[in-house]
Amino acid sequence: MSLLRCARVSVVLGGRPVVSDASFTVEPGECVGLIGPNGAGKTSLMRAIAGRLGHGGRIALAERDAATLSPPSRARQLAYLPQDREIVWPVSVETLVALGRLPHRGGATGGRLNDAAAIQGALARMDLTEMRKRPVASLSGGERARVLLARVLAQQAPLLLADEPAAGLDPAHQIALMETFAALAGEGRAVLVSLHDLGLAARWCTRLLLLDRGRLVADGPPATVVTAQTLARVYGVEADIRSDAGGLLVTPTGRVANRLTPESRLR
Ligand SMILES: Nc1ncnc2c1ncn2[C@@H]1O[C@H](COP(=O)(O)OP(=O)(O)OP(=O)(O)O)[C@@H](O)[C@H]1O
Repeated sequence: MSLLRCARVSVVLGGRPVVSDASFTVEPGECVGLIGPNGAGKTSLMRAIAGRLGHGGRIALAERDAATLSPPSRARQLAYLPQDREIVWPVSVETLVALGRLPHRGGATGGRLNDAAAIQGALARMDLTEMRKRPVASLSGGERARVLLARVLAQQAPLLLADEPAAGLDPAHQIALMETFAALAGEGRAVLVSLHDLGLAARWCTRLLLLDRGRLVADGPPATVVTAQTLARVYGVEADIRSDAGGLLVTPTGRVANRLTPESRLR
């Protein structure tokens, strides 16, 4: 059973197609990286999947038409971390993370114990246990990002959608984040994560989807998607690409000389 099935998903914004005919599935056990240059349509696609943006085509969550799901049923199936990191509530770290449990309220008895375990587990995974009593407003940007991640982890949905969760995190916490995603996949859940850091995407994701001007132009294991030719064509960069026992190592090293502009590529 696929956790996510997108069939010819399209999004139009301001009268312009920003996602065109995206078709793919995400299976349990996958950590899928969504990559592509600025404006490629990554956020728009994720917002459509999360039910926050109108779209064409069909989206199914665990083989059920997403359009027919109530908000709580959708939230039990899919946890979404938006790119926007603003936190307006004057609450503690622990209280904010506990909000991730809201879709589970009213469930079976023993819910509170499950809630406590899910909240403590999410805090620990994001290295927040010691700061759980602190007001969120007093945290640094990267610490807040980890709190918002902990909230979606506490939701314990089978599918996690995270839009640029690594932005603003230091290297140790970036790696811890990707280890967490790999662990969730290892538990039979799935992650769809947009990333600008090609090194993180290529090393940690089991599969990559590459968007270029709204179109899905590559879908496969990192080694088949992140090639010198693709990076030059889509991103206009040269890169050092190697592999070791831990996977691919990708470091962009410079811009391709005389890169064609998107406008001239269309001619
Ligand atoms: N409200 C809007 N009205 C018109 N165009 C929009 C609107 N929101 C986004 N766009 C355009 O849609 C395109 C896709 O944007 P989107 O945010 O999905 O890209 P992205 O791949 O997530 O980019 P980034 O890597 O910069 O975050 C961009 O060209 C953007 O300018």
